[in-house]
Formats: sequence, C-alpha cells, structure tokens
Amino acid sequence: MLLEVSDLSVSYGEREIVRNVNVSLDEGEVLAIVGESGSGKTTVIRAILGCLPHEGRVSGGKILFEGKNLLENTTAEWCRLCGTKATMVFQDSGSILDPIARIGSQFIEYIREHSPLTKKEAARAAEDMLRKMHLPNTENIMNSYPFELSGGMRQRVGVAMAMVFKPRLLLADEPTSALDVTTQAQVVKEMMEICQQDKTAIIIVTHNIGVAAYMSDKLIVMQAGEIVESGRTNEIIARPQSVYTKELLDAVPQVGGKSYVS
Ligand SMILES: Nc1ncnc2c1ncn2[C@@H]1O[C@H](COP(=O)(O)OP(=O)(O)OP(=O)(O)O)[C@@H](O)[C@H]1O
Repeated sequence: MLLEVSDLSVSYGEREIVRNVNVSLDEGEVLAIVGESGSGKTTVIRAILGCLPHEGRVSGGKILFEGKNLLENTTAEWCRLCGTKATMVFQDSGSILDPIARIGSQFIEYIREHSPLTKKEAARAAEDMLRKMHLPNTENIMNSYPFELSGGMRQRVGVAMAMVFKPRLLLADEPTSALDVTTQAQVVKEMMEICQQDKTAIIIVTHNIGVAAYMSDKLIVMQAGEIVESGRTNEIIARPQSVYTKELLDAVPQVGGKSYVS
C-alpha cells in the first residue's frame, strides 16, 4: 500500500474540523474526494502533505506513506518528501508562480532546488514536461511571465512542475475548477496521461462529481468533516448508499436524458 491514512482527525485551534478519516491508496490509483464547501476536503489533503495552515494540527490518527508514519517526520524529512515524492497542484497555479519572474527561470530554480541537475539539464527537463502537458512552443512559454499565459496554460505549467520528479503521489486541490469546461477536460486528461505513464497515485479534491467519476478508481464523499461514503467509484455511482451522495448525484445536470457521470 502506498498511502494508508487511519482515523485522521484535524483541528484548527480547539475546533475539530475533520474526524476519523480513513484513506488507502495503491501505486497508480486515483482517489477523488467530493463534498460540499467546508466539508474538510482540503484540510485532509493538506494534512497528508504536512502543510496545514499555522493554526491547524493533526489531532489524531496515522498517515503511513510507503510504510512510514509521516507524522513522525522531521522538518528535513518533510522537505525531502514534498516537491519530489509527493507534490500538490492547486486551483490556480498562477497564484503560486512569482508574477515578476519568467516561467523558465522559476521552473529551472524549482528543479535545481530539489536535484543536482545543471541549469542546462534542468531547462531540458522543464521543456520536456511542458511538452508532455501539450503546451505549444515551449521556448516561448519558458520566456513568458505568468500573466502572459491563459489560465489553462498556467495550470498546465503547475501540473508540469508538480510532475517533473515523477512523484509517487499527486495531491490535486480543485485543479481545474477555475477553468472553462473544455479546458478542464483537456487538463484533466493530460494530467492523467502523465500520471499513468509514471504510475503516480492521485488524490483529487473536486466539487465536480462528473470529474470524479471520469478520473477516479475510488471515491470518498465527505460531509461536515466526516466520510459519509467510501468505496469503488463505479459502485458508488451505480448504487449510492448515503442520502447525501444521492443528493450530489441528483444534482448532476442531465443532457438529453443522460447524466454527466454515467
Ligand atoms: N486556517 C483555518 N483556520 C480555521 N478554520 C479553518 C481554516 N481553514 C479551514 N477552516 C475551516 O475548516 C473547515 C473545512 O475547510 P476546508 O477548506 O477543508 O473545506 P473544503 O471541503 O475543502 O471546502 P471548499 O470546497 O470550499 O474548499 C471549514 O469550516 C473552514 O471554515
């Protein structure tokens, strides 16, 4: 098992926000976490990657990654893990890119921070990844500032950076929800292609149960900090057990009598 989270609880200050969350993930598997706003989805993936906001802390449970309890990690061990073996893609990658530095210099610096590659080797690796994300004219992209790219292009750069070290685990927090529907589908498809090639496992947080159904092998449905349903995605979509999951599925738009999730 690549990742095994058991009985995870997370608190912000005195308030327990997430309770008794269990997650298990094998190499290359895709897990989607869905649920209403504020249900604790982001909190769960931030806890896994050790990047809760300052006032947040894991108040119970275990997070085993490759058999090691991450909660016992030293700061140096977190630094070695994050950005290489386990990485994250955010809703708007533009917001984590430095607005006044060219994409190329940021990407090269990121690669060199985490590896012994020379500048030239890092530049080649960066361009290779941009190409894998189907970005046209990569030399041009490397010379661009973030504001010169569209939202979809910036998001592709974010995924390219997150995947450059072939991580074992990619955590994606609403990676496409800021994009239009067509671009969402393309970015999700490209991200999945790269993950399948590298056997990277994914946990994707999404509001969009259609994206979850398309991408994931397993599904977790959260409500008010707890898991209300968990299992194989196709089984949950075909036979939802909880009232809340049924409501989420009923809310999916129908086109010509056909639901987006089927
Ligand atoms: N830094 C923080 N300090 C205090 N409470 C927080 C903090 N961040 C989140 N919370 C609270 O934790 C709860 C869960 O938030 P979280 O962002 O994990 O939910 P979510 O399901 O990802 O929501 P969304 O879909 O809107 O992103 C919310 O009630 C939120 O108000």
